[in-house]
Amino acid sequence: MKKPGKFDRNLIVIGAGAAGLVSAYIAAAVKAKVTLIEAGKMGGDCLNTGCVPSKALIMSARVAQQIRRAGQFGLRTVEPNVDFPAVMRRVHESIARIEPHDSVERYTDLGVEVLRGRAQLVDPWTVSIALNEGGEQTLTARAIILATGAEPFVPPLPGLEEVGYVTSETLWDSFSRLEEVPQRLLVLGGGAVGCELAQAFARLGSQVTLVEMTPRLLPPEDREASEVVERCLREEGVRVLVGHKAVACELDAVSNKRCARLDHGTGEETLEFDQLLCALGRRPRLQNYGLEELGIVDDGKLPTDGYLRTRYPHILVAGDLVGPYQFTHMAAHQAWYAAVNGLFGDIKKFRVDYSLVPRAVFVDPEVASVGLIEQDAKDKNIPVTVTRYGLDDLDRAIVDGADRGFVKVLTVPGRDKILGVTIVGENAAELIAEFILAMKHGLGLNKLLGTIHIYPTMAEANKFVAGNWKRAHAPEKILKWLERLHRWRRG
Ligand SMILES: Cc1cc2nc3c(=O)[nH]c(=O)nc-3n(C[C@H](O)[C@H](O)[C@H](O)COP(=O)(O)OP(=O)(O)OC[C@H]3O[C@@H](n4cnc5c(N)ncnc54)[C@H](O)[C@@H]3O)c2cc1C
Ligand SMILES: NC(=O)c1ccc[n+]([C@@H]2O[C@H](COP(=O)([O-])OP(=O)(O)OC[C@H]3O[C@@H](n4cnc5c(N)ncnc54)[C@H](O)[C@@H]3O)[C@@H](O)[C@H]2O)c1
Repeated sequence: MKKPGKFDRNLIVIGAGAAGLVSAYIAAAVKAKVTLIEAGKMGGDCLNTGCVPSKALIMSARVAQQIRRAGQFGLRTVEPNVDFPAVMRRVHESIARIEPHDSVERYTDLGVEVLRGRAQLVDPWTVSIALNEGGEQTLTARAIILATGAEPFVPPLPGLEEVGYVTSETLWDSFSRLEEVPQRLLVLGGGAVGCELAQAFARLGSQVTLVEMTPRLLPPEDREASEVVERCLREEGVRVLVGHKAVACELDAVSNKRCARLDHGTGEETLEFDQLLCALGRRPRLQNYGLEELGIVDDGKLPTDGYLRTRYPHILVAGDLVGPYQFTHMAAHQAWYAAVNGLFGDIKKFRVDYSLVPRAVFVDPEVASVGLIEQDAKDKNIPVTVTRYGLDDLDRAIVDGADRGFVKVLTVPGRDKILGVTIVGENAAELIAEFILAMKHGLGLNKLLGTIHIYPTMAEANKFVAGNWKRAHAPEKILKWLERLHRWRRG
């Protein structure tokens, strides 16, 4: 394994999802000779099986729900007439419209060489590509970025293969073949995928049961946010079973009935379903392309340093493959570090900044957060002041019938320094942008309060939570003194 004296490329990027596309783009922008290799579809999970199809489906479901809610706005209520094949066609049309953003043509124009095929690391500097159109190509590179993503985790549940299931990867094609929305849908996993899709399918007419083994939905989120989501899902007819763990599945060969067995601590419940969605997390793609053979993956682990370098400093990683956050915007964030450290790390390298990672779960109402969560502050004994503003008080939320949710801000006690924000509400993922910017640039709640917000908007909630904080931190001594001054001036 001698390091070559000369290389074919400055950089080879394996995987053309969010992480790989952005890495290759950055390398081309600084005039490196870069090859991007993709075995499957350009755009990876986000475009083809993740963010894009799920948000398109959520939009159809939202419209169905608006129709159902018409009575609340003085219109005659009707039950939406869901044309499920048309809904799924719209999902695929949305993907098709966005596809050009991630296409071979676009990246070729940007100066990236794109090869369609399966990459395999032969030695630390050499990649062989089994080309999709046939044949093989071998290239050496001075740096390599692994951006091969993750895939749905399917647990070894007895009977699961026999009953059949879909995952976020197979659902979009599999359900496109259905004439009607699945009648009884069982969703395993109450994380982001499970909650978003459970609500969407319930709104489109499925009888949905959502099963989560921990005591609450969306375990990493604010506890009160989980409660709001659970309440809203129940109100919309989703059967939510928290504290229930799927332990086995059964197929009755005679009646063709499919069941899941759920353990709830004190016993088991058996549940019948027509379709089963496995949404139990995503695990990194580590196997069958040379990582184990080179010792990059050791005992199923992929050790990296703060610069996204593997045990070979010129082989770097980005995106879902490495985590710890599996978001498209995180993949893009890491891609910058991987590309810059890969190309210039011997001159100057940059440690990845994980200090401010925003996220959102696109249930309705949305849950968006950035920085510290109240529960984490308690668990880690971090002292915080919690300030809250309920959307049931906000003029725009009331007129729009969007008054469910809250804005919660955690600050350093006695100081105007924001540590974390959770927003639950319509368009929370948009509303939180103001706080992300404020936190990034060290602006406190006083600055937010001193900023004019348009009336009547949902964004006023950000100002009003700052107002609540200000009132709670009013300078009592000065106010007492002013009261005396005014009394004296009245004579
Ligand atoms: C249902 C769902 C909804 C989601 N919604 C959101 C959301 O709203 N917002 C958000 O931020 N995130 C969301 N995500 C997460 C987001 O999709 C991922 O975090 C993101 O796509 C990860 O990008 P990546 O580049 O790391 O990996 P991927 O997109 O998985 O790309 C990896 C690519 O590598 C290719 N590959 C693998 N091995 C090889 C090989 N040996 N040779 C060549 N190519 C190879 C694969 O074919 C794949 O295209 C969602 C995920 C799911 C499942
Ligand atoms: N809006 C977004 O940004 C978005 C949307 C979807 C997915 N994603 C990303 O995709 C990744 C995967 O999402 P996910 O929801 O599949 O995974 P997840 O890890 O977030 O949730 C899986 C859930 O399944 C539960 N679980 C595990 N085994 C179980 C069992 N046997 N029975 C019942 N429950 C069980 C876990 O407790 C967990 O809450 C996440 O990390 C997320 O970052 C992001």
